[in-house]
Amino acid sequence: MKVTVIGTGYVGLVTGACMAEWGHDVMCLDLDAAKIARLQRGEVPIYEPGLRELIMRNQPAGRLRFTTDVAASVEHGDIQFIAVGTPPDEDGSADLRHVLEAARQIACHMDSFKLVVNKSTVPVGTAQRVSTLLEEELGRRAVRCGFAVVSNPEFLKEGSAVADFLQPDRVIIGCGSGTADRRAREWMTQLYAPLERTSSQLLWMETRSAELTKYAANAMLATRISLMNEYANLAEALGADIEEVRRGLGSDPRIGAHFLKAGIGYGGSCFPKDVRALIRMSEQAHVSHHVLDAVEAVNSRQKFKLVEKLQKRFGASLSGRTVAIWGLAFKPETDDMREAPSRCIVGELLRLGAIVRVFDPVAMPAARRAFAQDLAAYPRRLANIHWASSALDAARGSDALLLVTEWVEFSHIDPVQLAKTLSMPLVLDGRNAWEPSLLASAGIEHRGIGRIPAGETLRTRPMPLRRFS
Ligand SMILES: NC(=O)c1ccc[n+]([C@@H]2O[C@H](COP(=O)([O-])OP(=O)(O)OC[C@H]3O[C@@H](n4cnc5c(N)ncnc54)[C@H](O)[C@@H]3O)[C@@H](O)[C@H]2O)c1
Ligand SMILES: O=c1ccn([C@@H]2O[C@H](COP(=O)(O)OP(=O)(O)O[C@H]3O[C@H](CO)[C@@H](O)[C@H](O)[C@H]3O)[C@@H](O)[C@H]2O)c(=O)[nH]1
Repeated sequence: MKVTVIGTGYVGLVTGACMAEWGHDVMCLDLDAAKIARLQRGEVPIYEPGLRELIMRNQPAGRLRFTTDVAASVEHGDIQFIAVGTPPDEDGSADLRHVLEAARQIACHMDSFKLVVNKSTVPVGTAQRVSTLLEEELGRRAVRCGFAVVSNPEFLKEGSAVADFLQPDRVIIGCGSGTADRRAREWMTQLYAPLERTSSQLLWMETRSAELTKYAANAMLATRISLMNEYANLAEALGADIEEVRRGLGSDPRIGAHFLKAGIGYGGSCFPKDVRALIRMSEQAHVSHHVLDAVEAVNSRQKFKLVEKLQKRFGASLSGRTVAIWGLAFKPETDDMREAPSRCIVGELLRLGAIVRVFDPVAMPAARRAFAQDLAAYPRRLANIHWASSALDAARGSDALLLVTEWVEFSHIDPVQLAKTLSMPLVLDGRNAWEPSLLASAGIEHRGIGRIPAGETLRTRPMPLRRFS
C-alpha cells in the first residue's frame, strides 16, 4: 500500500521503516530539512536498536523514501500517518499545533480520497477536530474528495521500538461507522495484515475510546511505578526489601510482574507529559483526578531521592564533593534525554556545589545539548560537569557513584576495580541494578532504593518503628 508518514521522530521513523519492511511503499515527510538530508544520506538521527538495519535494507530497495516536499508526500500516500510531536503546553495540556498543521498540509494538497491516521498521542476529540479542519479546508479550496480519519495510537517503547512495532501486543484502531469509515477499516486491515503472522490482535473501537486508551495505558503504567516507589520508601523505613516485595507482588497473575521496578522515578517523552495531559483533560471535563495528581507528585519527589541520600551522608552542602553519574538517558538503549531524571539530579548536585563526572554509553551528545539548555543561566555550574570517556573514568576520584540509568554494560564492571577507582567506595543505586552483596564483597557500600544494605538485618538496623513503641 502507498503510505505517507508525517514526522520522522522516534514514532514516525520507526513506523515508516517497519511499514516498508512489511512491503508497503513508504514516503516519510519532515519539515526539518537537516534531518531529512541525513536520512537521505543513510544516516539515522536517533539511537534505536535495529532501526538502522531496517532503513539500510528498505531505502536502497526503494520502499522507503524521505522528503521535505509536502505536496509530493500528500500525493504519494493513500494513507497519511500523522506522527508529529504533541509536547506539553504551558498548562500541561497536549499542544496540538503540529498535529493540526500536518492535517492542514494534507488538506491543502489532497485531490483524491485520503485515509488520515493519527499516531500521535492526542487528547480525546482530536480526530473530530482533524475531520472538521479537513472539511473546512477542502471547502475553502472547493475540492470535492472524501476522507476518513482514524485513531491508531502507538504503544512502542524507546529502546525496543522496532521489536514493539513489528510484534505489538495489540494494535488499537479507533474508527467511525460511516461509508468512508468502512473503506478505512478495510485499508487498516490490509495495512496491518503482516501482523497476522505474529498473531497480534487488531482491537477496533470508537475513535474517542482509542484516544483515551493511549493516555489511560500510560497513566496506569506510571501509577504502578509511583506506587512501587512509595512502597520502596516505606520498605526502606521499615527494614523490608522492595526487590523481595516485588517478587511477591509480581507472582500474583492479577498484578503481573511487569513495570514494578522501584527507582528514581519515570522520565521520558511520554509518561510525564501524558499524565499531565490526562490531568488537564480531567480538569476540563470537571472530573476528579486525585490518583493522577498523586502519581505525579510522588514521581517529582522520587527524582531527588539519590541527592537526599547523599546529603544524609555528607551534609546539606555538597561543596567540594565529586560525584560520578552513570547513565544520563531516561532509560537504557536510547539517547533520549527528554525529562530524564539525570537532568534533575545533575542540576541539583551542581546547585549544591558538587563537581559531577558523567558518563552514558550513547547519550553524551544529547546530554551536552540538554544540560547546556538547562544550565544556560548558570555557566559556572555547567563548567563543573566533567564529561568522562568511560564509566570508570567517571568514577575516578569520586566520593560517590550514582547509578541513574541501568545500561547493561554497567552491571559488567568489576566491583574490585570500581572500588579502587572511587575515592570513597559508596554506590547509590537508583535502579536497584546490583545485588547489594555483590558490591559489598568488594568493600563497596551499596545503597539501593528500598533495599536492605548487605550485612544489615532487622536486628542490626535501627528501626524507626521504635519511636512509636
Ligand atoms: N517517543 C515515543 O516513544 C512515543 C511512543 C508512542 C507515542 N508517542 C507519541 O508520538 C508522537 C510523536 O512522538 P516522537 O517522540 O516521535 O516525536 P519527535 O519530537 O521525536 O518527532 C516529531 C517529528 O515531527 C516533525 N514535524 C513536526 N511538525 C511537522 C509537520 N507539520 N510536518 C512534518 N513533520 C513535522 C518534527 O520535525 C520531528 O522530526 C507524540 O504525540 C508522542 O507522544 C511517542
Ligand atoms: O518498572 C519500571 C518500568 C519503567 N520505569 C521508568 O519509566 C520510564 C518509561 O519507561 P518505558 O515505559 O520503558 O519507556 P517509554 O519509551 O517512555 O515508553 C512508554 O511511553 C511510550 C510513549 O507513549 C508508550 O508508547 C510505551 O508503551 C510506554 O511504555 C523510564 O524512565 C523507566 O526508567 C520504572 O521506573 N520502573
